[in-house]
Amino acid sequence: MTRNVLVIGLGLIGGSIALSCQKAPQTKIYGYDVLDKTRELAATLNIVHEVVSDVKQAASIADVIIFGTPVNVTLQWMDELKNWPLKKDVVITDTGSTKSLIMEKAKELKDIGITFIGGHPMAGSHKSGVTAARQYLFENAYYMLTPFDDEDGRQIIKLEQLLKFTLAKLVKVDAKEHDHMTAVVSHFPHIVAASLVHQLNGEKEQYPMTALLAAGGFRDITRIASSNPYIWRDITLQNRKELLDQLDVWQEEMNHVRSILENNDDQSIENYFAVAKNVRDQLPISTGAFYTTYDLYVDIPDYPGVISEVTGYLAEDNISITNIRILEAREDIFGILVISFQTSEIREQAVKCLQRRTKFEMHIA
Ligand SMILES: NC(=O)c1ccc[n+]([C@@H]2O[C@H](COP(=O)([O-])OP(=O)(O)OC[C@H]3O[C@@H](n4cnc5c(N)ncnc54)[C@H](O)[C@@H]3O)[C@@H](O)[C@H]2O)c1
Ligand SMILES: O=C(O)C(=O)CC1(C(=O)O)C=CC(O)C=C1
Repeated sequence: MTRNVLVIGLGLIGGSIALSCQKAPQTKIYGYDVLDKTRELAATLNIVHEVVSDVKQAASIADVIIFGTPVNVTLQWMDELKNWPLKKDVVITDTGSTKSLIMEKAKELKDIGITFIGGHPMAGSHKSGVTAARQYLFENAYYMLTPFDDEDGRQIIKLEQLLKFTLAKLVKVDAKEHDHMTAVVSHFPHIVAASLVHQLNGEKEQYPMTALLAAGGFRDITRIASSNPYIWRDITLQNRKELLDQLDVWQEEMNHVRSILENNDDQSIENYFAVAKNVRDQLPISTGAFYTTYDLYVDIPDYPGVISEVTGYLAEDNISITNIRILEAREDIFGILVISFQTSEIREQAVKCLQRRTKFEMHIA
């Protein structure tokens, strides 16, 4: 019997889950997104088996529904689907970065007999949208589920049997504990990254050269400041209380740093870095298959051999690529070749190399 899965929200996370769940046997993946352009791209890129525009109709035949939407949008959909004609034993889940408010709303669904099991894969990217979706995004990452304590075990197994195709490590956690832990390792760091960028921006009048000097260190610690602001607005608002607590902890930490600096306390300063290095070096940071890549979009004309021409030029300059794919390849229009590099410096070399040898238009997403 075919299992029907509906993914609502086909961006980075929804699209990636859809791609990995396509590997599940006898499973048909339907996908819906509010944006026409995203639905079109999802169809072109085969993100799902079938893109739908009537979400309610697709939900009525779904065995599993997965939300890949911003967390506040998910709350709205959860309200709306209370009135939908759903299958009796449908399992609904989400992928949102926050869980307490979502699970509070899930109680309302539970009261009318609808199963909702919260979900959150701990892998992602600062990139967003359907074109950033990757089949192996969640491989080896932790994927947290927040079922109610008295949830029907068969419903949990049904969801796990689908999500195992993400190749993630599925773990069950309490929703409140989830929000505390993710505030520490994910949400608060996003605020810190954004604040460092604001701090740099404050320099631009008096010391405009500062930005030019931002090298590996600044880039590494602020990568996540390039994330989608709408997604992070909703996460921050939903996890506001935990974030306010983290802000207190951080301010206390900064007061400590201030005092050892003011006291010129060389031993304490060295210790401060030594302890952090020791803890950081031993962190069991989960290794997803997704690493940061730097993409270059090259508009290529439609003639045979054009791809090997591009890769040939790069090879001649000894520039290695980590991935290559064609985004759009319809007759009579330019195709877009997306070439990924491991660092922005290598991508810069590639731009110069191709500018020297071709007239192709290029841009960086
Ligand atoms: N970005 C990450 O690293 C990451 C990691 C884990 C979990 N998450 C969570 O995953 C969810 C999706 O985030 P993302 O990074 O994929 O964002 P994204 O912007 O890439 O994708 C969100 C998608 O939802 C669609 N959408 C917005 N409103 C909609 C609506 N009303 N109906 C249907 N579709 C709608 C958007 O058009 C977009 O395609 C969020 O809840 C986020 O907290 C994000
Ligand atoms: O790697 C990134 O860019 C991410 O921000 C991924 C990240 C995180 O590690 O904070 C972001 C949000 C999540 O809900 C899970 C993972």
